[in-house]
Amino acid sequence: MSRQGTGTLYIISAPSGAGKTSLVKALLDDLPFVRVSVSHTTRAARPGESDGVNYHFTSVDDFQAMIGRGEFLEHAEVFGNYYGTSHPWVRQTLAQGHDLILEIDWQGAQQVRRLAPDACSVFILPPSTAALRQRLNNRGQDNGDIIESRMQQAAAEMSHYVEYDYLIINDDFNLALNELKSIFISGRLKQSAQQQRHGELLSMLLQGS
Ligand SMILES: Nc1ncnc2c1ncn2[C@@H]1O[C@H](COP(=O)(O)OP(=O)(O)OP(=O)(O)O)[C@@H](O)[C@H]1O
Ligand SMILES: Nc1nc2c(ncn2[C@@H]2O[C@H](COP(=O)(O)O)[C@@H](O)[C@H]2O)c(=O)[nH]1
Repeated sequence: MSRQGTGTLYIISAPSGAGKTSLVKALLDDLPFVRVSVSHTTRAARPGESDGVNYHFTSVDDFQAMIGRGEFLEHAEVFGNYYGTSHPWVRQTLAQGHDLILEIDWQGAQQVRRLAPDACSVFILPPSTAALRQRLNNRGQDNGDIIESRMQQAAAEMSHYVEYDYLIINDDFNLALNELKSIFISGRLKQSAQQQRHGELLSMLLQGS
């Protein structure tokens, strides 16, 4: 499932505010072979967010209908709202040969791993809980109650870091970005090398026939 065509599926999780969206955005600017999935969510759009760009903003009824039709690769309730990843879109993007990032929580990550055990997963940690709180405050997009509830759930999210293939501490942004980039570049190189070997094997077999 994660290697249809030539694309590899990546899962990136982090407590809210650790910086995963900012890191992914910067990564996409630098690595043209990578795409990010736009999730469906029932949460209200924040100021500056647009439908189809940040999320597909969806009513609870429509979200439940999509679950009923089996349209999600994974879905979960996070901070009192539903979030989910479109299965057809993931399938199509991987089949086109793009590497694909799912920015999802630990519950979604567990569901994806069951379906796609060779997906590569990365967990992003903040340097401290104080820094996490500061980032949520500085982002200036959620009210005090929402920030408090996200801080309360940060420890539960972070307790799942051991389930991931890689761990990055996002203290210095550029350092964290370079670490993330090297995971994707290594993955791409490994994939090309494997394909080349398969190609070489195939020509050997064909020459022998
Ligand atoms: N290394 C860093 N140092 C300081 N601030 C950072 C760093 N990385 C990201 N930030 C800032 O922290 C805030 C939260 O980042 P971001 O929105 O990317 O987090 P997130 O993990 O995607 O959160 P959510 O899960 O809620 O979407 C943003 O204002 C971002 O600019
Ligand atoms: N299981 C899923 N979790 C998702 C998905 N999209 C986002 N998320 C998680 O939600 C939180 C909160 O996001 P926010 O935009 O409201 O700040 C985020 O930290 C992600 O972990 C998804 O499709 N599936």
